[in-house]
Amino acid sequence: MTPFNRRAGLLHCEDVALDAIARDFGTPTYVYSSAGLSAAYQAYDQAFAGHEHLICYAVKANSSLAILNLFAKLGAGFDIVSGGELARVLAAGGDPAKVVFSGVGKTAAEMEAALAAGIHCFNVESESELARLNAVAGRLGKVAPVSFRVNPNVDAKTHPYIATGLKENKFGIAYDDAPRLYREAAGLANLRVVGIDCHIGSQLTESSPFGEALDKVLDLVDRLAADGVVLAHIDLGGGLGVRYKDETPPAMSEYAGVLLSRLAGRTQKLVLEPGRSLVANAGLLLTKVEYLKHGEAKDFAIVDAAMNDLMRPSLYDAWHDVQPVRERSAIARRYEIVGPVCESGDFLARERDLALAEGDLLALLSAGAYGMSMSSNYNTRPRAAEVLVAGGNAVLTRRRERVEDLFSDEIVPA
Ligand SMILES: Cc1ncc(COP(=O)(O)O)c(C=O)c1O
Ligand SMILES: N[C@@H](CCCC[NH3+])C(=O)O
Repeated sequence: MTPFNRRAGLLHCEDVALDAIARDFGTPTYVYSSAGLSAAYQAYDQAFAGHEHLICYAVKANSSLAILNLFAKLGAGFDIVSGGELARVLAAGGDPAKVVFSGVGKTAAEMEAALAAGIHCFNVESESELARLNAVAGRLGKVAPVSFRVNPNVDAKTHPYIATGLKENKFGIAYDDAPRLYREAAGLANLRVVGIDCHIGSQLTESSPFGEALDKVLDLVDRLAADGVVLAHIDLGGGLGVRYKDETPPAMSEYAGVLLSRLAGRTQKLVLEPGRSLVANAGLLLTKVEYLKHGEAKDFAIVDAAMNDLMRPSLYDAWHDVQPVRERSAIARRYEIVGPVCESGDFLARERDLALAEGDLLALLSAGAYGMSMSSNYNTRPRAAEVLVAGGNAVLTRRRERVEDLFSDEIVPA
C-alpha cells in the first residue's frame, strides 16, 4: 500500500494534489501521509499482538514533533539517542515510561534528564557508562532501570556504514563480557537490571540475521537466569528494511514469525525499535526544477532541493525513486538530478529517464526516514518545510527556516 497515488496524471498524497502543496507551502517541502504512518505502526502492533510488546519508534529516523505525536497517540514508545530526542518526545506528548535510551556516549546531563523524566530503560553500551549511570542515579537518589546492549557479532548483510552488530563496530558490549557485566550491574545499588538489548543494523533485507541475533540473545537470557539474573524484557532493536527500488525486505508477517516462533513460551516482553520501516515510505521530498542544463557529457536537472535536504544519495549512494508530479508526454532524456550545492557529490538521483521542463515539480519518494532528520544548513540553505497530510487536509508541521534563523546565534567580535 502506498499513500501516494496518481489521479488524472497528477501525483497526490492521500487526497491532496502535490502541486497544491507546492503552491501553498513552496518547495523544497517534505510531505508525509498520516495514513501511511499509522498503517506502518499498526502493521507492527498487529503482527506482534500474540506476545506482550512495546514498539519504540526510533526517533532519529524522523524527529518531527507532529510524527512523534501521531505515534504517541497510537500507543508507541520511543527509542532515543540524546537528551535532545528526549526533549522532543516529551514536547510531542510521548509517554516517558515507554522510552528506551540507546547510544554509546550518554552524558551525565542526559542521564539526569532521563532519570527525572522516568524512562523505561537505559540501554547501556559500556562498563564505564554503567558506572557513570550508577553514580548519577545515586546523586539523584534514584534507581536507574538498565539493560545491556550486547553485540551478537551477526552480519546484518547491509551497507557497511549502517551495520552495527559486528565485533569491529563501536556499539554495545562484547557478547562474552555480558555475564560478568550483568553480575556487576546486579551488585550496584542505584541500578535495576530489567532487560537485554541488541541492534544489528539498518535496512536489513533478510530475516535470518534477526533470527540469528535473537538466538544469541536468548542463549544469554537463559545463562543469566541460571546465574540468578532474571530479565523482564528483550529488546531486539530496529533495522527492518524497506523497498526503495527493487529490494525485497521480509514481509511483516515473516519478520514477526521469525521472532515470535523463538519467543513462544517465554514471559519476557518484546521491545522493538523500528525507525525506517515506520516512516520511509510515508514521506516524500517535493522539489522544483530550477534549470535544465544540457551539458557536454550529461544532462542535468538542477532542482531546489539538495544534499543538505536529503543526504542519503551522497552519503550511501542511496537510490530514491523520482516521479514527476505531472506527467508530460514529451520524449524523455537521461538526467542527473542535482541540487545547487557546490559539491560534485550533490546529487539526489542519477541517470533517470524523464521528460522535464523548467518549473516542473518532482517528488523524491521513500524520503520519510533519515531525510529531514539528517538535513543540514550547508551553503547557508534554510531547511525545508514539512507538511502532514490526512485525507484531503494538508497542514504545515514545520515552517521553512528563514535565512535570519541560520545566523541568529552567531556573534561578530567587537
Ligand atoms: C539503537 C538503534 N535502534 C533503532 C534504530 C532504528 O533502525 P531502523 O531505522 O533501521 O529501524 C537504530 C538505527 O539504526 C539504532 O541505532
Ligand atoms: N542514516 C541511515 C541509517 C542509519 C541508522 C541509524 N543507526 C540511512 O539513512 O539509511
